[in-house]
Amino acid sequence: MTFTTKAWKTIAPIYDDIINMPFIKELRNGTLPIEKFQFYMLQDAKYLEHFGRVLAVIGAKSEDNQQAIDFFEFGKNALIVERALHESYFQDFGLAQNISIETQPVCHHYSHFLKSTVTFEPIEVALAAVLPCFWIYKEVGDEIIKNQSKENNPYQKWIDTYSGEDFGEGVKKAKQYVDKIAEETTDKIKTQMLEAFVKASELEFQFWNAAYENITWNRK
Ligand SMILES: Cc1ncc(C[n+]2csc(CCO)c2C)c(N)n1
Repeated sequence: MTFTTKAWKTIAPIYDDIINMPFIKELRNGTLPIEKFQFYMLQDAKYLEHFGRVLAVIGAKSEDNQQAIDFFEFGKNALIVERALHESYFQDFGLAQNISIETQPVCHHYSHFLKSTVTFEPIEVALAAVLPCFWIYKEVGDEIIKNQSKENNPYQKWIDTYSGEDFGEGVKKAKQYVDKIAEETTDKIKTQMLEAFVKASELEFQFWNAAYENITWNRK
């Protein structure tokens, strides 16, 4: 069994919870309260600043030049394509472009988990840690498109970004790199890869949940 097949089987219960969580259900039918989406967008803008750099470091550490090029490209896209999405959403939803955003606990943890993994763990583990960001978004995008119940969904742009062909191609490449590197590594590192994959998947759930439940540093 390939690493990615095993990894997806392992996170099946997490993915199931994601698909059934209120944030995703309400995003799909367009009823998600705007302030919850704003929380998500603002935190995601922060997350992407970190994530783009994490992908670039994976590129820098890649032995294979094509892998390096692809990860530089993913990193660049994280910063450029996603910024365009954010800018248009900031406009659509009346958010100021230049407000300073405080990174809230889940986004803080997820961003720094990825940064420390790419810095202190073997590259195999870092590759596995970033894969859920691609893969879960692709699956969620596709699932929403399949089961969409409302026309004129205010969140349509978001949905289209993650169910599009271009994005699908990137996800396929990322999965192939992870499977190739898993085949060439030790069992010990494969175990660490799986742990990182599961943790990142868990954090994808928590990221949306934090937006829905308004989880902040506020101590009250
Ligand atoms: C918390 C969080 N996780 C994943 C993504 C999705 N995503 C962001 S950048 C990128 C790859 C770009 O080349 C992908 C798939 C997100 N937006 N926010």
